[in-house]
Amino acid sequence: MTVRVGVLGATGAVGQRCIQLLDGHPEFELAAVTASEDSAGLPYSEAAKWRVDSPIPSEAADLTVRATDPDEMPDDVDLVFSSLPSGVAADVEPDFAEAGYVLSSNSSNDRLADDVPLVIPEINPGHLDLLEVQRDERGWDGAVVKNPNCSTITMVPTLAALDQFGLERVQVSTLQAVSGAGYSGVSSMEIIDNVIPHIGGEEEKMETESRKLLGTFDGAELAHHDADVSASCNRVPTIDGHLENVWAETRDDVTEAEVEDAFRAVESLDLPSSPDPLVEVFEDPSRPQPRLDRTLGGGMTIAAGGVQTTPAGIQYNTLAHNTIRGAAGAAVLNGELLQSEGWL
Ligand SMILES: NC(=O)C1=CN([C@@H]2O[C@H](COP(=O)(O)OP(=O)(O)OC[C@H]3O[C@@H](n4cnc5c(N)ncnc54)[C@H](OP(=O)(O)O)[C@@H]3O)[C@@H](O)[C@H]2O)C=CC1
Ligand SMILES: N[C@@H](CC(=O)OP(=O)(O)O)C(=O)O
Repeated sequence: MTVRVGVLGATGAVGQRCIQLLDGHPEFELAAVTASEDSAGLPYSEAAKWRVDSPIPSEAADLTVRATDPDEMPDDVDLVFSSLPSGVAADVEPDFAEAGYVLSSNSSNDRLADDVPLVIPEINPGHLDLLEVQRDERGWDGAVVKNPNCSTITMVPTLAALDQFGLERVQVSTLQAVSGAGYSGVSSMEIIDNVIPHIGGEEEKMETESRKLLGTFDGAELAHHDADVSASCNRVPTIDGHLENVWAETRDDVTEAEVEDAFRAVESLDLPSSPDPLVEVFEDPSRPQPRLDRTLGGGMTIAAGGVQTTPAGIQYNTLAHNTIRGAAGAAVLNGELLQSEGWL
């Protein structure tokens, strides 16, 4: 069955990635694109300043951009991807859900809400059942599912693998690509020949979202994981791909080989966008690197390497493509999970 989909914020950096990933998708057919009032009424090819590294898909180019309003959405759209600025999303996503649309959203608003599933399909697919609580509490026919922040999603699959040894404490330092700030987010004069040791709100997102993702849902309430997570976030002059240095302390003693085996054992899913393997483990301690490894698995693979045991815990490096696995690809994969679990 083909699912007709819409993209909110389709002209933006993440929206364009979403349009790229939907081109030729085996289950989803693009039916509608929206943006701000400035873009509404224009052909998508004119409204979107196309900056993705493949030609603009013809199925999108000729669509007329709609205003971001549920009344403007075709009735036969089954699934809506949202990549709006979070302030805008906070206003309009509930309107879409109330109007009966199921949303897979990138935006950071409501990621920590008690009745909003925050999902990485290979890690916590069961949290999707929180939608029953959401529909009961909000009276929606539609629904809202979130994918996590791009830096959070880069480290959580490996932390989930370590949890079998009793995950107690995590410290992480990030090296985040400029695309994470959006096309005009960081000026060239700020970032060339430089590193900026602060990204507003990012550290708190990594610390809180990771504990929700690793938490346990009992069918009624979601208990967040009790590990201490502490993050330090840095912007570096790479284009795409967030690299992270992680130190994790576990209850049990573990060897480097056990850690690598645990990473390799994280299972992918039988969904079109889930890569196999999910976690690619490098023996070469100089990998993964953003330029060399960010497109593994179509940008959906989590790469890890440099595993060593230290007095501060297990140390390793992890990398993911921030606008694919960290944003648009994560939303598309959540859409595939919603479809396979019968929520559409
Ligand atoms: N960049 C990244 O790596 C990641 C981004 N995200 C999140 O995804 C979301 C989008 O980010 P990004 O693509 O970088 O942002 P952009 O600024 O590039 O794009 C924003 C999109 O929203 C539209 N828009 C802006 N204001 C309004 C409005 N008032 N009403 C309707 N539509 C509006 C824009 O339309 P128009 O073109 O007409 O202005 C555009 O389509 C954000 O919430 C961000 O935090 C999540 C993870 C990673
Ligand atoms: N803050 C991230 C990108 C982002 O937009 O994150 P979020 O989805 O949590 O707003 C970065 O700078 O790389």
